[in-house]
Amino acid sequence: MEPKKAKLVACVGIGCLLVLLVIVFSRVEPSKDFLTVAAIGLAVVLVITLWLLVHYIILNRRRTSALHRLSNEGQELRFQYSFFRKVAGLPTKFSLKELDAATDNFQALIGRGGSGAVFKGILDNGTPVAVKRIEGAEYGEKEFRAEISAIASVQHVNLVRLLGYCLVPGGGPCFLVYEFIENGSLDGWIFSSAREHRARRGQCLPWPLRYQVAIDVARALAYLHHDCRARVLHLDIKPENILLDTGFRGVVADFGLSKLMSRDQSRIVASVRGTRGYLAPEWLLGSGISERSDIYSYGMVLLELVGGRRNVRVVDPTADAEQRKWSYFPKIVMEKAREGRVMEVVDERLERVDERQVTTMVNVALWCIQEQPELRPSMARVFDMLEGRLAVGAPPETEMIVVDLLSIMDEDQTSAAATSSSCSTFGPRNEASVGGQSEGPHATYSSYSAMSQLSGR
Ligand SMILES: Nc1ncnc2c1ncn2[C@@H]1O[C@H](COP(=O)(O)OP(=O)(O)OP(=O)(O)O)[C@@H](O)[C@H]1O
Repeated sequence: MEPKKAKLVACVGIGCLLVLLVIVFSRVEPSKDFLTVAAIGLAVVLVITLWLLVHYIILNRRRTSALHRLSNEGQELRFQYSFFRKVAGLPTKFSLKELDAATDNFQALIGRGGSGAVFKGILDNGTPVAVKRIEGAEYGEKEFRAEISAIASVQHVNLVRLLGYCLVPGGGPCFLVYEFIENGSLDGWIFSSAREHRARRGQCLPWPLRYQVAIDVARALAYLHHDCRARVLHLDIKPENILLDTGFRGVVADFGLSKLMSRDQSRIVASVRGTRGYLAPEWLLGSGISERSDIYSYGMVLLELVGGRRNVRVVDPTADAEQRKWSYFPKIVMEKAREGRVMEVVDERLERVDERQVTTMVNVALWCIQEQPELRPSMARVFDMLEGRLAVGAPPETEMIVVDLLSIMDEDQTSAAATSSSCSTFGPRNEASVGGQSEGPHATYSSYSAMSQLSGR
């Protein structure tokens, strides 16, 4: 019997007992028979009531101890769960209040990207963090989930750690909480046009650190491509997404556009994503992408590390849009490398540059930016080449259809040329690359010739 029912029956029993007693004592002279019946009745009611009371007490005690045990087990489970989350490095769910407190009401802006603003903060336990507030409508829940699931499943010293996230119910903003990487992004250390670069009075990253960063990023990408259960494609490798820690080691960040690819797939079809200037030709040709598309973007970054300049730059910023000429650094590098004058493309601000390393880095970059994805070396090979364990042969001539020049054309032209796929993050992110100084005329192309080269394929 349930404790509630037992309690009810016990109350009814006690009530009957009281009624019987009232009847007995209200009689002036009760007969002997009446007294006998009343005594038996009283005894029966008393026994039943006592039995029910005892039953109730026992049941209640059992229920209390069961509840206690369950709550203990729950606590234990919760403890184990949070312990395993910590051990596995899974991100924590933060409340908006906690993030408000950590960032002092989103005061210290570190930077701004296509998807939102990044603020510095300090968690309760003293950990410095970078909190990314996602604002862009095109960075939807899908990208948010992609970033969390891709980065939560990978752990590497050269990949930024996602410490937590926050989703505000009712369609409010969402936040990603990363470990804070002290020295900001690579662009601020190599491009003189970057705001951060000017802020640190033109200090630029010395050659040995540039070479080290190239190795760090190669190691991180090799891990993503080869050592994870499902292959992780980053799909937005560029200097803005390479952060430098206190020791100026490279840390790859921003997994908002990443995709998982199973080991038995050789390529996948996806809508155009990534950043102008770093997009592999296969994106625009619609032939499917793979980890080789990351390798192309990586090659582009290597060239920018060597030259300390953007790969695509306007030669005559004052000319009309239609007359404007562009300088395409990869083409310049390829020609100089062929002539054996590779040192001429090195960032002029650099001192004590190791020529052997420059040659290696340039050759690796030229292999990585081959138009045919199959010709590009795997990231594991790239890593070995940079570390000197594998010889780098002379890269083959590549036609270098200047797909990147499409990036400097206006949005409408671009989307018309680049298949009908949606270009969610194909926004004007690289405008900083436009408006630099002149290069030699041999490396200039008009945007129209680039267009015709591409469409001629
Ligand atoms: N974990 C971090 N630690 C320190 N600084 C960071 C961190 N994450 C981002 N930043 C800074 O904030 C800037 C903006 O980052 P964010 O990832 O939003 O933009 P992005 O990569 O430039 O653009 P997009 O998101 O469009 O690719 C970075 O360039 C970097 O300087």
